[in-house]
Amino acid sequence: MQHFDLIIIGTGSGNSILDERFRGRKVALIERDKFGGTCLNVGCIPTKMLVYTADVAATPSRSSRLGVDETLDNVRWSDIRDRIFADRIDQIAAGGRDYRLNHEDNANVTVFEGDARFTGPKQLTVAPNDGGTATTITGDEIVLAAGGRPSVPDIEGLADVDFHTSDTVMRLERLPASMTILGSGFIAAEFAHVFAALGVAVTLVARSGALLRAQDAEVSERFTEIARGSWDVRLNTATRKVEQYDGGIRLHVESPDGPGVIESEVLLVATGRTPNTDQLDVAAGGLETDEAGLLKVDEFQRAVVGGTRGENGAVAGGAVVPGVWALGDICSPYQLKHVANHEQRVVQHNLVTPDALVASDHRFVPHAVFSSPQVASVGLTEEQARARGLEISVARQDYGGIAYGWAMEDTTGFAKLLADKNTGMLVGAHIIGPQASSLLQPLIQAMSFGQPVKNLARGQYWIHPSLPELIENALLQLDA
Ligand SMILES: Cc1cc2nc3c(=O)[nH]c(=O)nc-3n(C[C@H](O)[C@H](O)[C@H](O)COP(=O)(O)OP(=O)(O)OC[C@H]3O[C@@H](n4cnc5c(N)ncnc54)[C@H](O)[C@@H]3O)c2cc1C
Ligand SMILES: NC(=O)c1ccc[n+]([C@@H]2O[C@H](COP(=O)([O-])OP(=O)(O)OC[C@H]3O[C@@H](n4cnc5c(N)ncnc54)[C@H](O)[C@@H]3O)[C@@H](O)[C@H]2O)c1
Repeated sequence: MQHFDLIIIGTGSGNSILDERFRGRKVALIERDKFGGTCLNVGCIPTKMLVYTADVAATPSRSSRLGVDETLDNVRWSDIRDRIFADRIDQIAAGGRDYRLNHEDNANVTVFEGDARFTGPKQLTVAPNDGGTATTITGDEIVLAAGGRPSVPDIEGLADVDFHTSDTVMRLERLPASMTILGSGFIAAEFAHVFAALGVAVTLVARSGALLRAQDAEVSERFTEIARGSWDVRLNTATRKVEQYDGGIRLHVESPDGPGVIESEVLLVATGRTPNTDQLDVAAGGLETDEAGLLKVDEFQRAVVGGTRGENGAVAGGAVVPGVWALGDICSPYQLKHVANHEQRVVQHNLVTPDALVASDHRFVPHAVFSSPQVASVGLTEEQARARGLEISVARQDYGGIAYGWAMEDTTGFAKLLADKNTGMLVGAHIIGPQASSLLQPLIQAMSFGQPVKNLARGQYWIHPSLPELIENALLQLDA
């Protein structure tokens, strides 16, 4: 049995822990798939490369309102796919692997390419990808950075058909004529835009009456309205049975209109993600998960047993499991790359500086949905702020009310800001429309650094006539 000072499971954000400060330690790095994890290989980066391409492909459909008539002549799917994967992503993943396996910087690092699972406290068995003999290893410290995977709902017949998830749909051999997307969250919204813009007839099947339901209600409502004008959106629709037929996949659904059938060439299942704690058998390692399967960690990213999850995402009141740490999707309810990276830096610091632990900062975690339109958000929704009994001022500024919005002829986008009247501080910001993710950043900054609304609005210049005037005008409406 080999013993290590440090074992890291997963090469997503976990791979960034190892720098020169770890050169004196004997390290095991375990990965069962491609180096770089979800974000690089099947997540943020390839999807956003596709979204940008889709934005360009969608331009002709929007240009005539400006008096410019354009046409989309052709979409070369295999060129798009290969530009993203063969020319970029796969090379970065291979480079990352080669660096850890062969570079002198990593002489202290043993890479295990295989599937790890706990066989005891601080003890793991790794079944190698090449089918060879499993190795058992132990470590003084273990970092779980093993992420999650697409969850597949228990629907009759689904397991027997050739459905896709976000792991596979970006590498399709050819563009299908039609695609059904099951789900109405982040992944469904982004891929509906991507494939519809590239010419695929997209049907989106949502269980509830709105898309992006976790957003502020006004944003979700506006997004749903716009989506219904762009894609075939089936709301309040339950999927009862799935089957393969000659032309593709058939869904038997039930909606307020009664039972029905949806047929398409390709089915994409986008119904959330499951943390990989079960596959790692964390219980055998003496570790505990919550009801969602997330590993329990405290604010310092230390594994704990017992305790309860607080509003900041960390578990309070648990007993620390010494030497076991976790970061990212395996323990984080946020499931976002910038959160995984933040937690990675916290774990890295705490491994190097055990006498001066730092806590993760989950106060103002933003997110963006890169669909059409974009949605970006930080802090509380109006519903959450009111439920907390906060005395809030609410501002709503349309893109159509600022000069750059006139230039864009935007008629649907808006920014909605919420401020606490008692503190003068922003408590939430929600934007739906072009460049929402970029427009949100100064508001994240203001909230993170405690800058009051009044100071933010009038303590600086706002470039005229730029898109950020959307934010300036919204701030000026706030009574806080
Ligand atoms: C389609 C899609 C789009 C996304 N877009 C965005 C976005 O735009 N912005 C954003 O912030 N977030 C986005 N995310 C979320 C983001 O990708 C994740 O939050 C982030 O990648 C999590 O990083 P991680 O290091 O925790 O886990 P991962 O990156 O998943 O890394 C875990 C690694 O552990 C390995 N592993 C797992 N189990 C084992 C085992 N038993 N043995 C050995 N190895 C194992 C896996 O192979 C994997 O390489 C997206 C996700 C998806 C699916
Ligand atoms: N831009 C980004 O930051 C980005 C992009 C993609 C994914 N992600 C991350 O990945 C995570 C997973 O994305 P996602 O879209 O799969 O999850 P999600 O939680 O955003 O949405 C899941 C959707 O599936 C639906 N659903 C669940 N079970 C169902 C069932 N049995 N039948 C029909 N519908 C069902 C839910 O109602 C919901 O609409 C997100 O939570 C997000 O954190 C982030």
